[in-house]
Amino acid sequence: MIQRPQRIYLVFFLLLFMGTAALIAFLLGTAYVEKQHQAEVNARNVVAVLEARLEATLRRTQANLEELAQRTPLPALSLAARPQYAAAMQRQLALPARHFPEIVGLRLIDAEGNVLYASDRLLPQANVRDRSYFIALSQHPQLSLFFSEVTTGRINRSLQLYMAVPIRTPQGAFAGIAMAPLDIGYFQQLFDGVDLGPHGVITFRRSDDGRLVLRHPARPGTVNQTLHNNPMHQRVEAGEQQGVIRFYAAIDHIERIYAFKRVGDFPFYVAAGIASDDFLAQWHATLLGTVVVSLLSLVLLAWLLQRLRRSEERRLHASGELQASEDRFQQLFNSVGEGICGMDGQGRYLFSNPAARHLLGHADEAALHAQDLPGLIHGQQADGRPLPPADCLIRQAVQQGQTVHEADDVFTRADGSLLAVRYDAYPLLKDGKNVGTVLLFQDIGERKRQQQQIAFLAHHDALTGLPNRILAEDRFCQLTGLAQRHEERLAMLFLDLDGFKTINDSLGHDVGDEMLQAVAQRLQSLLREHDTACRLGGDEFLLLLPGIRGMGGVEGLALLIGRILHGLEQPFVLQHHQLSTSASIGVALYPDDGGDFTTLMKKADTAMYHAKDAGRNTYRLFDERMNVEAQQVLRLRSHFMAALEAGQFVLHYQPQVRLEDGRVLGVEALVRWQDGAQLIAPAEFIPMAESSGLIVPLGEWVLREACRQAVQWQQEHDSPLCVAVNISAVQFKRGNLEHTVAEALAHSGLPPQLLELELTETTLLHQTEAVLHTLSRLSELGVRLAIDDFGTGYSSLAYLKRLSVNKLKIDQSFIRHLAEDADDGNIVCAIIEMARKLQLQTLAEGVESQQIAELLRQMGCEQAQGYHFARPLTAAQLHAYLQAQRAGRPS
Ligand SMILES: Nc1nc2c(ncn2[C@@H]2O[C@H](COP(=O)(O)O[C@H]3[C@@H](O)[C@H](n4cnc5c(=O)[nH]c(N)nc54)O[C@@H]3COP(=O)(O)O)[C@@H](O)[C@H]2O)c(=O)[nH]1
Repeated sequence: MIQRPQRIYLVFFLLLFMGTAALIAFLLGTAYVEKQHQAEVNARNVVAVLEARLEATLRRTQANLEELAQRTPLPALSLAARPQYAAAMQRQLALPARHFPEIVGLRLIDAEGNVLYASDRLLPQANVRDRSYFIALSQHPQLSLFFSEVTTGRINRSLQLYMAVPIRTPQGAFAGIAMAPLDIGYFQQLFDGVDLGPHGVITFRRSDDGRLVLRHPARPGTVNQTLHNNPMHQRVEAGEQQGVIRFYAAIDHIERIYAFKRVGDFPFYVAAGIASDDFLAQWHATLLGTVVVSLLSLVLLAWLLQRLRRSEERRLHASGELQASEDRFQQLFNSVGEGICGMDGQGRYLFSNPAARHLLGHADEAALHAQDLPGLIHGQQADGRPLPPADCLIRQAVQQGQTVHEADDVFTRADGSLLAVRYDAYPLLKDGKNVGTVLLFQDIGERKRQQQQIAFLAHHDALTGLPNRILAEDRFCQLTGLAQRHEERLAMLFLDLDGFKTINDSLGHDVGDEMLQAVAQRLQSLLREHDTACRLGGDEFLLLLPGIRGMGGVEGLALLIGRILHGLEQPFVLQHHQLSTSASIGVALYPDDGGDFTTLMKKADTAMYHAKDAGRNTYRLFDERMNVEAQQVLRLRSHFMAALEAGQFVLHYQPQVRLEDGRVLGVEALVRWQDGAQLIAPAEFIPMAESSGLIVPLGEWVLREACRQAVQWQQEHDSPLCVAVNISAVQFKRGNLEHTVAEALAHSGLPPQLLELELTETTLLHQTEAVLHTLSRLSELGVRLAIDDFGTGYSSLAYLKRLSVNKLKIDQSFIRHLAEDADDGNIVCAIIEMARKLQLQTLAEGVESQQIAELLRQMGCEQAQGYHFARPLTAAQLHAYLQAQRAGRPS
């Protein structure tokens, strides 16, 4: 599709082209007509001159011949009289023949055709009876003049045209002829003097039959040729005396303009033809030149127009781009979130974008015009005091043409409120000259608030708002600096809530969070003004108490700690729950126990564990022995890891017996650490393994090994033996228990119903939905579940119903004194009864005597485990034990 500017150029170009072509055509046409007219005039002029000359020549010759005919005495016209008249007639003939060069000679011929007298040399006995003029004139008495065809003269062999007049007697009888041969060469010379161009032609013809007398230039074989269908001759034949005609000559196929004219009343006409190519040669050259120049001009014009069009297109494109750029700029200017204001060299308002007016609260832009902008928006400081004009960086930028980069300050809004901004000021340039200032600013109020928030969160605990460990360390440095200067002591208290996990797990995290917030508030209320309470995470707090010496040393500190412990003991009311808690506190002193934050915190932490061990809700001051113990624990931990990797753990198996018949139904797998010759009991490393998380890989190994061993027994003894494995609460929390169990079963090939997992009540109490889910998935696997140490925790009956538990293992603390303690008996009876109703199996742990075994059997307990039947045995020992039992003998 042609674009509009291109179309305009095309139309313009075509109009110009047509106009130029029309003008050239007109000029060339005019020139053509002019040339043709000129040629006609030339031809006419030539013909007129030639006709005049020819007519004069013929007329003169005719007059001479007629005079000769009249003067010639008739008697002289006989052969007989010739001698008599020869001399006189010779003189008479000689005179005119001498004066007229066109005449070859004059001759007198008698009625028999004998040439009697001649002005020139005469052939002897010449007779012209056969000549056309003699025949015509002798036979046609009415003829008074006759011209012959062009003939070659018999004497001088030149071309001649015989002109003859008759001599008649007074009675009209034919007596002879006076004749003059006209020299064609004479006429030829006449024609030769005329220049009609390279292809010009002059013809001299008879008007009756068109026979050619003379042609210039001569063309051999054409003389005496008649004409047929020649348009010029047709016009002569039609009686035209003279005229002009243009046609192609049949003889040479050249187009000419011919002017023709009859020669007086003689039977001749003369024609001058100028070839079109000759008279138009210049016109053709002009035409060619004009066409070439025109074409070149047109090409040049087209090129120029093309360039013009391109340049116009470029201009339009550039102008479009400029407009688009302008629009983009305007759009950007209007939509940018940053405020932009312009002012002149005196700081007077010039322009602003919508964001600037919005941020500054000026709805009406017209009201801003010519106002002093620095004074209007930058007249106040952040605290509300006036900003002296000398301190206004914007005014300085305006006055001194300076640039301001990223200055943070406040601007005054239209309603007088302050707006926190970051602004830049740049000189406003026009043609390289500074004509004012552009101010760019953005609202940084929100950013500032966020930065403050981030800064706060970086140093505070998000939940309680208390300083965090980073700020605690910072405060510690400040306080120890002060303590150094005043030779004071500083106490660092590591406080851990007692039983917080139970509250969190049983009542939910919302209540737990509220509890922590309440504890934080209470701690702050219990502390002195210059004390610092921080939250380290979870239920751990760190308290920094300076000025210990001033408060009476450790005794004073003990009083303060006592107040804190007492204060925390007071119930909290949270979400309709009245909750009680307590705290265990470890204390480390600066500079007594260390000079740096980390050392003191570790020591306070260690001391806190001792407070926990001491029964909780109390505090312990750090002493070096604690450190030694802590070191031992650390060493044990790394030792344990190495042992796990080295495969130093073994399983012992304690039989579980059916009380009814003493038959071994299963075994409990109990892990031991074979540390060289020393066999370490689980009570010494399981707590550490649980606290360090190492119980997870250890538990996996126990499961795999127990399953493997159970399969081996199955193969050795043909009867199924259930293996019970203890599962720690940590394994529930951190390990992928279902996966581990499924893998152990799959790897060993043990049927799931021969694996029993022993879970403590505490595990079930602390875990909630997650535990239920895991248990139901384990139950789906087909493994059995037993609750270990039953009776020591707080299992609710609802729990037992919901869980797919198969067995309750009654804790050995109830069994040990069963025979003597009635309470224990009642408890055990109640457990057995409850289990029966819930269709759960019962197993009594720690059965050490036959008496107790019998009592339990009577109470309805189904199974028992204890030293009475067997201590935990190695695999080999158990193998022997089982064989012995099968054989009916005690091992
Ligand atoms: N998570 C895991 N815990 C395990 C694993 N192996 C053991 N344990 C736990 O360690 C606790 C101590 O076990 P252990 O020292 O082996 O003591 C067991 C028995 O030897 C002991 N017992 C058995 N009968 C009697 C008895 O008649 N008198 C008496 N004084 N003690 C006896 O009781 C322990 C078995 O108790 P329980 O597990 O509750 O059935 C132990 O509590 C295990 O939980 C392990 O692989 N993973």
